[in-house]
Amino acid sequence: MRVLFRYARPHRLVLAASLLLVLAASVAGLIQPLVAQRVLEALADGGGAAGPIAWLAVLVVVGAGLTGLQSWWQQRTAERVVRQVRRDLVFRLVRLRVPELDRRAPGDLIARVTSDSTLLQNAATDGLVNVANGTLSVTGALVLMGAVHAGLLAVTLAVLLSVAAVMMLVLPRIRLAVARGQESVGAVGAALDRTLGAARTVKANGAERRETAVAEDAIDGAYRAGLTGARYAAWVRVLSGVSIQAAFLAVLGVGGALVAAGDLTTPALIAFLLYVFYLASPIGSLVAGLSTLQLGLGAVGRIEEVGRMPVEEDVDRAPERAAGPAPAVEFDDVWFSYPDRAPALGGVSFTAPAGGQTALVGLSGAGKTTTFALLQRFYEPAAGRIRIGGVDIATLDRAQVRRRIAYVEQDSPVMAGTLEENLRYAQPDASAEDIAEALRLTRLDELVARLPEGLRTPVGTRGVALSGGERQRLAIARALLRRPEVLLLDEATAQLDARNEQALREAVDSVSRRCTVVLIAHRLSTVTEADRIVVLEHGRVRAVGSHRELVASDVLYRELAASQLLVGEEGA
Ligand SMILES: Nc1ncnc2c1ncn2[C@@H]1O[C@H](COP(=O)(O)OP(=O)(O)OP(=O)(O)O)[C@@H](O)[C@H]1O
Repeated sequence: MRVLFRYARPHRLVLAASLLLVLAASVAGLIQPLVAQRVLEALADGGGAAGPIAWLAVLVVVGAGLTGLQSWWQQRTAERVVRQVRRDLVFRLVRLRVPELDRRAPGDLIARVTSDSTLLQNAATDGLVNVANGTLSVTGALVLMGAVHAGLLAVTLAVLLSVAAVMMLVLPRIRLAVARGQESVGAVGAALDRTLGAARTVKANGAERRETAVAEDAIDGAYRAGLTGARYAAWVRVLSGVSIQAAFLAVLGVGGALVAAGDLTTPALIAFLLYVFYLASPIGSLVAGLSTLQLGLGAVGRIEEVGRMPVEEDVDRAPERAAGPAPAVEFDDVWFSYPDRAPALGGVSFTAPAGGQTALVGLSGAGKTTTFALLQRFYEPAAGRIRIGGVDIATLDRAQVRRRIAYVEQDSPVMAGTLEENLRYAQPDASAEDIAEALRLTRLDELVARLPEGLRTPVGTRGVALSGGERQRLAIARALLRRPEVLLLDEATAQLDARNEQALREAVDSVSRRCTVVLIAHRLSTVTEADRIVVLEHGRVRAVGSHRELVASDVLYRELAASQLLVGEEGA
């Protein structure tokens, strides 16, 4: 409820005005029985009823007009609430910490923005207004009924309260069912994201049926939870209908007896019975409001959970200053483990001198990519220090660290959009000359010249309209446009043919005159010329040196080089 109020608070004036309108409409409704009583009394006295009937008409029209205005205000507020909820969610989701993103299914996170927020929207507006309106209108009607006849009021209250007690048992079950349903909707999103994200793998493995079954399980879960919720909602409706009918019969019985005994006039009984029927609407609104609140409360948990997920917050501390010339990158006894895993890095120390190329090599799983991830503060080391240009990156905020680095990932992701949009992603204000130079350096200029739409050519979802090599070169061109201090290339040349690899090596050579290049390569042919090669094994630095030195001194490196036919078995 606290969360609902938080989202409703900025709109409290409009919601209060909306409530006033509802109440005004209700008052118009409340007065109707009194006027009707006048009409009946006037007719019984044989007098003219034109005046009261005209009043009745005015009340009906005014009531309807106010209801329309109120509905518009309330819907508009509901839209604003959901917009705010979605904005808050998106703001946090794009800033989630990498370890959090590692363990969450994107589809489930998306469902919270698209689906859960809708339930909250109605609860924070319709739900609150309906409950407030229902409560006030019911109270108003009960007061007026008390004025007509206190004894009949007691009869009505006895009936209503016993039904309400049963209803209070049913309502929370709606919330539980909705929460379960929303979790299943999230699971549908997660399943679809997994399937569509690897659509070609699914088709190539003929796994459509299995993938469909996973999504269907989640869909069935949502269906079952939906049915449970609907069953309880139906019970609530039945109870609310029964409460009015039961109150009517009780009042008719007791009231009839009172009339027969001469303790009550017939017009008073009719007025009271009209109030009982009038109660149907505010009780309906109260019950609908309570149900909507339960729906919203079922979703609130999932929305609040996003609020508790850790996001990347920037520290506002003065960065440490470098004392004199320093290496471009320095790892100083760095330890790091992924959750529930053995250490991926166990005391890694190495430096990459400013300018020039440093290569990280080692068997698969040695910790090379992890080193890059720590350097960009995707994860925080458990111990040790990492410095860029002599400055401890823990004292810089993440944006500052990342501004100094350009990163070409192992699978060089390309985003949906045009070639130009992908290039400008790194540097939105890059000049046409800069773009042309980056294309030339990565030999993409030939491709662009061949394409009828040139740089405006769409690359398709995740760059499917490009070849693997083209995707990599595009990612490298993008990295070059950032004009970074340090360029990180992860397996950047793995998918290039010999001619393009040579071109790229030349590009990297010319880049390394502008900035420090740190690269990971399995193909040692790409790093034989590197100024410094760091050999990693099981999360530790095993050896450091030039290609020549390492071939002479390190068995693992020699084996790697031999397996790639760079040297003979005996290191010749
Ligand atoms: N997000 C993650 N969560 C848990 N464990 C991880 C994660 N990423 C990597 N690892 C594990 O950490 C270890 C180091 O992985 P890393 O990706 O750094 O190796 P690598 O040297 O880059 O390997 P490759 O050359 O195959 O890319 C591996 O054992 C890997 O299974």
